[in-house]
Amino acid sequence: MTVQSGRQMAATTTSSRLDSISSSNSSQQQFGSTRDFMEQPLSPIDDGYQTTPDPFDGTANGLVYGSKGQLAPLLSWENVTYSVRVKNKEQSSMRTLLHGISGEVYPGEVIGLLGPSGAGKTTLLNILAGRIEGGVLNGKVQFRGKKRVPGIFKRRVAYVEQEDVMFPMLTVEETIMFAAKLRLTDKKYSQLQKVERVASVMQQLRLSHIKGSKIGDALNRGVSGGERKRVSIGVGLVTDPDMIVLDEPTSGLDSNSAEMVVELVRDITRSRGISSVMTVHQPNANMLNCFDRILLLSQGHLVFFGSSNEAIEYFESKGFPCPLRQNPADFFIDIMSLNNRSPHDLELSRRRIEFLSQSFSESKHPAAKLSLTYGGLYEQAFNPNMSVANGESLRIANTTSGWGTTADETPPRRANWFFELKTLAQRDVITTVRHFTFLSAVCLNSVSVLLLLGLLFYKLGNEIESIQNRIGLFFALTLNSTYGVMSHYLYVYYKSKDIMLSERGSGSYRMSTFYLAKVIVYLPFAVLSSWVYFVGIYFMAGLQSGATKVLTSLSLFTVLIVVTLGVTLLVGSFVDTYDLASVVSALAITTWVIFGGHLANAGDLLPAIRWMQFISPAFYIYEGMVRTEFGGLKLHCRENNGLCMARGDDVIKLYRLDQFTVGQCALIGVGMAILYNLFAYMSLRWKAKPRYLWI
Ligand SMILES: Nc1ncnc2c1ncn2[C@@H]1O[C@H](COP(=O)(O)OP(=O)(O)OP(=O)(O)O)[C@@H](O)[C@H]1O
Repeated sequence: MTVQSGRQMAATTTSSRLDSISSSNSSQQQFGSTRDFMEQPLSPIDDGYQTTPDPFDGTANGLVYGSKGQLAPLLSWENVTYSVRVKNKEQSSMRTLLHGISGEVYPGEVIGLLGPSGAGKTTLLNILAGRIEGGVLNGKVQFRGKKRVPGIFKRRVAYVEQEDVMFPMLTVEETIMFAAKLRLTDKKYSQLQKVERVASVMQQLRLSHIKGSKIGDALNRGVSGGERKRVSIGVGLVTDPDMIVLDEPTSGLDSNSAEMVVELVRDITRSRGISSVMTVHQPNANMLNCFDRILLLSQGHLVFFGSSNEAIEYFESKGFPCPLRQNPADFFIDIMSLNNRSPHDLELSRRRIEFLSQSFSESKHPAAKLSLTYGGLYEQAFNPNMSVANGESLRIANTTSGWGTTADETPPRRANWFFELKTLAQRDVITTVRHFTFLSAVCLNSVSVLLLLGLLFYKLGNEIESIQNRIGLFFALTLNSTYGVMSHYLYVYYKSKDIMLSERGSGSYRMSTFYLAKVIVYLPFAVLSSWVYFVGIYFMAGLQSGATKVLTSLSLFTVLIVVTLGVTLLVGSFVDTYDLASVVSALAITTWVIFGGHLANAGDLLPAIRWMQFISPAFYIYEGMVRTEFGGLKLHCRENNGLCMARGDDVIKLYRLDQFTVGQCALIGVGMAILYNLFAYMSLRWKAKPRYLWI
């Protein structure tokens, strides 16, 4: 495999650029303004343009393309067109974001997608990575000379998103290790191999010295932005991908960190014989030199695809020489950008872009003439019995790097279900116990509810007035516990759901293990923290102290916590945003409480709305707890008090809380817990299912 090194490329690019610039004595004026462009006879139908020598007439592209032509591209795309429906005030219409883009990337090659803002870089990147949703996608994308198989492809490609979505409370090493555990199968990799692989990735990405540092977030300081980006790359790299796709990996980084990230990607790409494609907003000259080839996009059109050195020659041949001392990347962006300063400037720049895209599609450049005949080439390159022309097969390149399994087309199997569940649960335990804000909120809630209700309902006694206090206490307990569980667990669930949605795209784990791990980890926290105040309040209030009474009330209360967690996860799974989910959960609590049997007498509700009582878990648990407490309770009637109920059972009847037995209440509660959790899991599966378009 012959791939120009960055250094070689840098030398060639710089010297050629300077040569071309020095041969152009008025370069600045030649392209500097759109007005100048307009004054030049440069329309696509202009004779002068048509006689301009094309640097890609078969002689200028010998070095890079000649040698690469003997290899097969890992990924190739032909005539990719993508449109979306846009709605304006009057009507909706289709808008084409990409117009027939073709290209390819070879093993060991780094491709930079460049273009002004809105050019379609991210759109193209997502299409190539198999991460585009919605719209209409046409064209052809081939992986190793064949149509992509989503199940295989998504595990062969590491996608590094622009936003680093990771657990802030995990360390660098833990973050990469969990990715390795979840995505490298036990059958293929031993625990030791995984540990070695994580260490190797950290070393390659220069993260070993900070392996114990937490990732951090806006609230908790952690690793720097550049380090965080390298961890994101490490998460993708540890799974041994054939290709790494990065969306704006340098955004938000200072120039040193940005350069380091791009250089590391280039080094890893070469040493492992993988392919890399990345979008970069405005690379400096050093970063530009890390790209073997650049794909220039403007307004969804391909303007150039080749090395940056060739790009300079090419644009010069079209009458756009790169000015002296200008960063070539800035120059490329300049000539590809729309100029909105005035309608006239806009029109000129639009014509310039049209001209450039048309020129490139008509040029003899290989990318402009790309046809997908790579299937045969691929077979040749990967057939160990057949050497490629330069005598170096890709299989050898990958084997010597110690990582590659490029020729292996069987999809990497998923981890064992139980191992996956255990790993996810471990990760949830660590992230939950290290979540200081969450734990503080849970503890504070338990202590404050204990003190507030414990003191408010302290020593209720058995006087007639205690009836109202007892009823009020159970109402307050139901309200506080449901509110506490919903508010606390909805928040942490959304945090990890965001990460799951990002990991889901690469098929990291099953939804069943993700959901079950949440229940396994959240439930003990929710139940134990609620028991603390329930038991405390129970004895502070002096409720019936027999073991059966205490255990029955505690069991009913526990069922309420389990149901509430189920409803929380249902809302969290179904509703897309946390903000909206907070409103929905508040509404759910209000409805529960209204129909819980305390505010309105259970028997007096209008038949049209009485059914709502029966879908409210609070109604059954409240009824069960009231029945347990008042069942067999002896109350002291005062003399001269005509309104006296000496038996707790009469109170149950008065409040019409005698529709179900305690056992039935508990059973219905358990049934609801199962049902709500089932709904939550199903809606998570439905909502989180990736709906990517494949061509
Ligand atoms: N789903 C969509 N519906 C409508 N318009 C879209 C959609 N996705 C992207 N666009 C539009 O398509 C154009 C290209 O978007 P894209 O994000 O690919 O550009 P970009 O080159 O990556 O820009 P930037 O560098 O600013 O991130 C933009 O004008 C964007 O507003």
